[in-house]
Parts: sequence; C-alpha cells; structure tokens
Amino acid sequence: MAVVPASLSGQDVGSFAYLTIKDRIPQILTKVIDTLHRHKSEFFEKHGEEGVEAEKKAISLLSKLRNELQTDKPIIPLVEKFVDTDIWNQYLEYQQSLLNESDGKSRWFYSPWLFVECYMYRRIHEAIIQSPPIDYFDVFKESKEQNFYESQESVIALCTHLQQLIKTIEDLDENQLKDEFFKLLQISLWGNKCDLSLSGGESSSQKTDVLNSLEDLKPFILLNDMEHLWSLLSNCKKTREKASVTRVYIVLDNSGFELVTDLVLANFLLSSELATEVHFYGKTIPWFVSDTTIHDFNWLIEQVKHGNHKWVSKCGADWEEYVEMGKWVYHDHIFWTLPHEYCAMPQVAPDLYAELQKAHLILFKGDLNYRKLTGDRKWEFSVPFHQALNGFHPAPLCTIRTLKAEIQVGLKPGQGEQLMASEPCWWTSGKYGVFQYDGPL
Ligand SMILES: O=P(O)(O)OC[C@H]1O[C@](O)(CO)[C@@H](O)[C@@H]1O
Ligand SMILES: [Mn+2]
Repeated sequence: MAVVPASLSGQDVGSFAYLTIKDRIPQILTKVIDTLHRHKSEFFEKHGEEGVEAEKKAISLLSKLRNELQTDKPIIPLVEKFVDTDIWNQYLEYQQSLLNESDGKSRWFYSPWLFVECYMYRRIHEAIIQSPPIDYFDVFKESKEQNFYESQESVIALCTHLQQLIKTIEDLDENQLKDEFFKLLQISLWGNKCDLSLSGGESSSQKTDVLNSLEDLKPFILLNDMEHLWSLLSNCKKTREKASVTRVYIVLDNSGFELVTDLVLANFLLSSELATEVHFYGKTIPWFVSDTTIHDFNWLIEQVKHGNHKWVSKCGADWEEYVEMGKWVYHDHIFWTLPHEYCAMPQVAPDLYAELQKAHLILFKGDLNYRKLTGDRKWEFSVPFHQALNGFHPAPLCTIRTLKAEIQVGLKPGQGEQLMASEPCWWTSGKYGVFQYDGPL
C-alpha cells in the first residue's frame, strides 16, 4: 500500500475541520430540529396524533445526537436496519481499529473529519427512519427548493442562453463550439458556490449574472484543464462510428441552481454531439444539506418545465424527453453516501466501479467529491492529482470544484504557500475553483 498522509480532523484546533464540527454542524442540526417543529401541523394533518408523536421522537433523537457531538462522545453504531447499516457499522469498527489502545473510542473531534461529517448526515437519516410515519421526510427539501426559487433570474438567463445557442449550434465552427463548451463548464463550476452546507444551511442562491461574470472570475480558476476535456470529447465525436456511443457521467453535487447549471451543460453535451448519453449519479438519502436526490432531480425538471418563461419551459420539456428516451439516465448507489474514500470503491462497491469504467469521461462536481477523491488528507499542495487519487482510476475524470475545505493538490511549487500568505481563507471560502483532470492526455 502506498503511504498516504494523515486525515484532516477536528483534532487540529482552529482548522476548518475543527470549526465545521464545532460550529457549522451543530448549527445545521439546530436548523433540522427547527424544520421538524415547523412541520408539526402538516404531520398532524397527514397522520393525526401518530404524526405528532413521530415528530417528537425524531426531535428527541436529533437533540441527543447534537448533545453527543457537542460533548465529544464516542461514535456509536447505527441501530436501525437500512441497506447500508452493516457497511456503516463495519466501517465504524475499522475506524476504531486504527486507534491505539490508549486513544480510546472514535470521537467527533478526534476521528477523521470526512468520517464524522458523513456519519452526522447518516445519523440524521437514522433519526427520521426511526420515526414512522414521517420516515419519508426530507429535512433539507425546503432549503433546496428555496435555493432554486431564489435563483430564478439566473435560471432564466441560463436557459435563454442555452436555447439561443442550440438554434445556431450547427453553424458554429470548432473554435466557437469550444468557447461555448468552456462557458458552460465555468458556469457549472461557479454553480458549486451555491451549496448549503458551507453556509450552515442558510440560503446561498445565485443572484448575480454569472454568464456575464465569467471573464472577471477567470483569475480565480487555480487549475484549468478544460482543454483536456475538449480534446477528449471532440476526439470521441470525430472518431465515433455511426451507432456507437460517447458516455459522460456526472457525479452530481447540489440541487437548486447548481443542478440547473449541470443540466444545461448536459443538454449542451447532447446538442453539440460531444456526448450521446449523459449519466447522472445522485444521493440515496438527504446529504450535506443541498445534495441532489432522485426527488430533487425530478422535482427540478418538473419546475423548469412549468416555468413561467418560454425558454425555461422549453428546457424542462427537452430534459424530460431526454430522460424518457434514455439519453439522460439517473442512477442511485448507496456508495455515494458512505464515508469511504473513492480509492476504496473497487473493494466496497465493485459493481459501481465497473459501471464507472464504462464512461468516456466522469465529471465529479463539488467539494465533497474532491475530498473523497483525495481521501480528505493532508497532502502537500504540489502532489500530483494522480497520486492523491491513490489508485482510483476508473476512467478519465475531472473534478469541477470550488474550494471549501483545506485540501488542494496539483498546484505549482510555491503556489499554495503564496496563496496561504496573502489570503488565509483562499481554500475554504468558495472563491477559487479548479478543473482538475486525470487520465490519458
Ligand atoms: O456541496 P459541496 O461543494 O460538496 O460542499 C460541501 C461543503 O460541506 C463541507 O463539508 C463543510 O461542511 C465542506 O467541505 C464543503 O464546503
Ligand atoms: Mn453538496
């Protein structure tokens, strides 16, 4: 086994991991409890007294969870039977086995940040599924929907841009097509600023005109491998036989505005024939506040389809058709809501790894995917991305991520240190972004 650096952890007092566990996660839990409170009458209307009792139970389980976290109690096994309960509990044992006798039990501030943060979202889900008949309830649904509604102006601008582009797409020469591809990639990158976990569950929608800000935002792209994506896909297009396919996979991140940017990009990939199929991977359970589930995916397409604007509703109708025709395929897999680093995928989820190997290109959206790709470890800034992937090479891949955690690899020697000196929050504020590619050149 290759030697890998230590995991980021709340042990490092003052680090972003520490502050997330200390402040951001309890704040999110408090919001979740508040959301349940606010839905009390809805639960009563739907389920009578049983609904109210269930709400009380979920709240008491979540309050207990918040207390465990704030007093740095040991991490306890999951109890409610669900598809992934055994895998989770095995992982808990594995984490425990990494500690020396004297270190005691896995604890919130002591264990790897990636592990405890994922565990927190899994425990929220456990509290909900332990509370029937409200065990279907997505505690983050409201915020995700609000994010979408608040971004309406940007959604209109983006859908209009896409539809105008499609009208003339056949007249575009290679360079023009490439420019448009790059524009939509950048929009999808900056769409990742809109997650609701970094903001502690508070609103974080797209209000500025991102289309017209791309030039101003360029200096904040620290690594830009867009050219590789273009060479790869335009080459697939040129060499593809008549009946054969080019598959692009998008491992989705947040619903709301970010998902719109991803679907616009996916639409462009089909319209430009850079891809013939787009496969989307979402989350099976509500995750990191704003992450996309199948419900969010379907809900958003439905909203766009019924949008009060000609070009918005045209997009929605086209997207629904792509899904019906199988040109867009949505997939679920429990692996995406496990705490494992992606290099463990061949062992933990060999079926998923085999599926990913069928891709011509995989786009990993967002910060959490980056953390899992690189194992959420204390890598040196200049370590090559290929090395940090630690053997995870299912197909050519690219991460499209705004920086929201203290991890970044593949920088030029001295670049990270320089940023650190001039702007200490450069890697946690979401201000900077990367397109980082790994695969044959
Ligand atoms: O939606 P994203 O881009 O994966 O970001 C999730 C966010 O949650 C965090 O885990 C913080 O809670 C950060 O790593 C990141 O900012
Ligand atoms: Mn997210």
